[in-house]
Amino acid sequence: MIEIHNLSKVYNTKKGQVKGVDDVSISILEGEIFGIVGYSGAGKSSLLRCINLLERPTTGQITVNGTDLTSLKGERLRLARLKIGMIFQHFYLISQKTVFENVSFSLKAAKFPANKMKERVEELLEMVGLADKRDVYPSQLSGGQKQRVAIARALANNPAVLLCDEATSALDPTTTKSILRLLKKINDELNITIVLITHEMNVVKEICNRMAIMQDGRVIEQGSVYDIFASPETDLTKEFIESVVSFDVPDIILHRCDGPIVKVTFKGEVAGEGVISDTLQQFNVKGNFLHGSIEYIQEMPLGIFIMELRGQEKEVQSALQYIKERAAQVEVVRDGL
Ligand SMILES: Nc1ncnc2c1ncn2[C@@H]1O[C@H](COP(=O)(O)OP(=O)(O)OP(=O)(O)O)[C@@H](O)[C@H]1O
Repeated sequence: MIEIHNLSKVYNTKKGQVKGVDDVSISILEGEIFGIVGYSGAGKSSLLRCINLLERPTTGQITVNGTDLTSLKGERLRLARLKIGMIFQHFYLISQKTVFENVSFSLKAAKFPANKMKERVEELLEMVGLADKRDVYPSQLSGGQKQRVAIARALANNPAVLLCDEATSALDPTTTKSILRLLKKINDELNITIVLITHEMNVVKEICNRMAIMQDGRVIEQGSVYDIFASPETDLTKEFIESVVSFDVPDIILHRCDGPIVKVTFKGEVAGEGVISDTLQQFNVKGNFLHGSIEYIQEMPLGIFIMELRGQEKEVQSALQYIKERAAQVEVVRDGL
């Protein structure tokens, strides 16, 4: 659906060249919600703006639905861009225009038939849950409502793709959830491919199917959100995951443990608790649970438990081996003292 090939974006500044995006390649599938995560300055906005050519890539290629956007100019580029909607952190509504006029503005720009305008705007406002706000000005709306207007405007010309630039970063957690639910509904009902950039891992965990992590302009890890949460490879990815799923065991608790401490990860339908209780029954070891949770990512369970295993070394090793054969992953966090 969206193919990003060896894309780089270099900015020429007074202090010299700055590489915003450095040789990035990503394939985004039709109908998926793809998240791009990174700290400030990682290159997320530069990459997103290259997808609809708001920024022209310095090198590389962007293909959307088989059309190489980088080869287009003028009217052909403008028409291709109509099929790529975009929303922003700060909404960018026109303050002198009502909600209705903000949405119809997009349709007028695309020469939408005037006699069908009212019906189309009302349909869009219904979709985003703002049918009763059509004659209100943006200053009379909450942040979440403003973002809903921006979403209606972005969907006006039936785009195939919706780009979201930190769309929930200015919103409180409850409003964030409601906007994410709306994006998911749009994705499900209209089959629009969504690409979102964010520095908040909970946003990705909530609605994305796949994701990429960016640092210094480069993609350092990409894959399904579930697999990345289950087996992060880089320290930065681990850091992002720990911002939503923390497995820190306080030092004072660790000092009280003298057996090996293991982190056991169970994926999907494997019943983690069952494997652990079997282990404790079959071997002469005691399990001291220090931390545990089952996260649901795309409605699939991911169980992570941290526990101390106590007993004679041979028994502990056999128990560990038994768990390893049944769990997705076992990591010895600390050897026995
Ligand atoms: N128009 C520009 N001119 C010069 N340098 C730029 C420009 N836009 C971005 N950069 C630089 O490119 C790098 C990537 O910035 P970018 O805004 O894409 O990152 P980001 O991950 O989106 O961060 P943020 O969330 O803070 O916007 C940074 O070093 C930034 O200073």
